[in-house]
Amino acid sequence: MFSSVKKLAESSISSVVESIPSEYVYGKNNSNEDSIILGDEEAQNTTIPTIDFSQLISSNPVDRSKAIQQLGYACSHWGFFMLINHGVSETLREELLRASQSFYDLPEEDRKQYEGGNVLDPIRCGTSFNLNVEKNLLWRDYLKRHVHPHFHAPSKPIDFSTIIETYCKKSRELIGELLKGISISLGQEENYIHEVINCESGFQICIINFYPPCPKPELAMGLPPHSDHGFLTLLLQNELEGLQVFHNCKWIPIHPLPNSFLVNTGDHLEILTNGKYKSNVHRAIVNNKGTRITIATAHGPQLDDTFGPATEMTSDHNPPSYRATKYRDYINLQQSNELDKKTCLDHVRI
Ligand SMILES: O=C(O)CCC(=O)C(=O)O
Ligand SMILES: [Fe+2]
Repeated sequence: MFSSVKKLAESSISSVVESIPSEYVYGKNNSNEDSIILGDEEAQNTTIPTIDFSQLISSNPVDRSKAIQQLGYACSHWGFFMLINHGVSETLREELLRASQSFYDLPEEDRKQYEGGNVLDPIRCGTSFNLNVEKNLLWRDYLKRHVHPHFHAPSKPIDFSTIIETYCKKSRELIGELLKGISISLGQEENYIHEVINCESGFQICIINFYPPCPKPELAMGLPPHSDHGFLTLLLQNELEGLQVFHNCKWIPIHPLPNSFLVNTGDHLEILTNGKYKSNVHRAIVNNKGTRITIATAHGPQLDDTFGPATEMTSDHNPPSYRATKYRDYINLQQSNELDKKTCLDHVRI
């Protein structure tokens, strides 16, 4: 078996035979409702919620309140939005994508030390999602690193660590502001979520997904339908598309605006709000044009916090719908099983 799908994609198996090994054929779990994909025209007519970050932090109360209203709508109806005018420079974004590519171009022995191990190791790379439990393999390699409150990065390539650290800090700032807007949209004061979750020392993980070109993209899957474990995930991608979000029983292909971020709600926002803002189900499909790289930063509570619905989000008429769980245990559960829609959240549902 290949230790990375990059290696497989570069080998003669895929380029000459123009097929993929049977273990990469993704067929199961495709129920009828999953297979409805909006065509290009229909998808273009679907308005993806877009949040203008500059308005969200505007000193003009009318602009800010409009942006907060849009944010609340995006969280309650989609669990997904595009973020524009966020202030992260194009240069940083390009450096990050270039450095990510360089990591995957390193000789195998430089990456080997981070392979295998436990699901909560601070630096971990590999292929697919979890080789110990998967029956089908995904067309995806990954590098996962814990970046906050403790920062971990591979020593190579040079500069990688500095670029990622700069980016992850920016990403925390953006998420911090989004959580303020979300707090207000929930009818609370702006620092409400920050205080409930102890935002400054929350856990942040950075995942670099690498999807090489696939000779039979319609047969393979990059990442199957899933929700993310944290509060919010910020996603940046190179020029190749592949993200689809599940909305109103249909898969919507996302065509991000240039230099935008994609943001989705995670299971812990659903838990915190007692189901008011549900986590979004999404997946990543692959293509035969080129390598797609995405960088996801997921933001959650502290690893050792035990977390359930916030008191203000529940009442006698709206009792807690989720059991309080230690975040570390929740991630462990999700990462130790096959990635499958919202099955992890189902474990804590009351
Ligand atoms: O690569 C993508 O488009 C999605 C990535 C993702 O969903 C994840 O890393 O959790
Ligand atoms: Fe995800």
